[in-house]
Amino acid sequence: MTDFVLDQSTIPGVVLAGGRSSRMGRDKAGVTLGGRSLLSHVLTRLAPQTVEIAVNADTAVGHDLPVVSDRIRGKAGPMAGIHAAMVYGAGLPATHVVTVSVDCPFFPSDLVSRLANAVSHPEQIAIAASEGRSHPVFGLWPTALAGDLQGWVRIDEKRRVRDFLLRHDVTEVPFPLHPTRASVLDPFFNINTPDDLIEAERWLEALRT
Ligand SMILES: Nc1nc2c(ncn2[C@@H]2O[C@H](COP(=O)(O)OP(=O)(O)OP(=O)(O)O)[C@@H](O)[C@H]2O)c(=O)[nH]1
Ligand SMILES: [Mg+2]
Repeated sequence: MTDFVLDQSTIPGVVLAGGRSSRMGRDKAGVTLGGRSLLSHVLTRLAPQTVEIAVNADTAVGHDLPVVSDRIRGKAGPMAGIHAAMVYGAGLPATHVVTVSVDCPFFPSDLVSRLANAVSHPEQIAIAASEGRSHPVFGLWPTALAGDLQGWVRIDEKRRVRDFLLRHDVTEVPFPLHPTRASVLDPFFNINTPDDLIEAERWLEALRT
């Protein structure tokens, strides 16, 4: 048993949209699914779950949202975006920040509450998982880890999210598959390529009742 309770109503969110979108060939945030941008889909899911939202990107994204750019230079990968999210959260100030990926429009509507309920002490990281696979860009991060992350990026050339997690206490939170009219959808289905976008259109249709 633990006495630590994280108040979900204090948690800000950051949409990670700072990658190169090289497999898609154009910025994934602006790619259209069901007539709306992927960023718009993700914001609709995240807004009811968080107290404030920022977008991690290189340039303005519209939607009247603050943009937090990477402080770690050179497109260092998702950990650079997670670092920017931690710094943003720390500045609000908030003790924790949640991150989601812009290319994942069907993520769970109880993501933040389930991650927040899973942490048992203030320094613990919570990461989403489905079908036995973890999805470390969907995480709840103590903002106090920003300094450790910045130092790690300097010494770890590969900068894999999984390697950063090995340095810390992490709890994985499994999420169920989502039944649809067609078949069961992994809520962390993510869109990397034009073919994935076609598949996402089919899932969107299957989710409509
Ligand atoms: N800030 C930041 N975010 C990144 C970086 N690389 C990837 N991401 C984000 O991490 C998440 C997962 O990355 P990917 O699915 O590989 O997306 P991507 O790197 O834009 O796409 P590819 O170029 O096709 O690999 C996405 O939300 C990306 O926006 C980076 O260098 N900086
Ligand atoms: Mg990538």
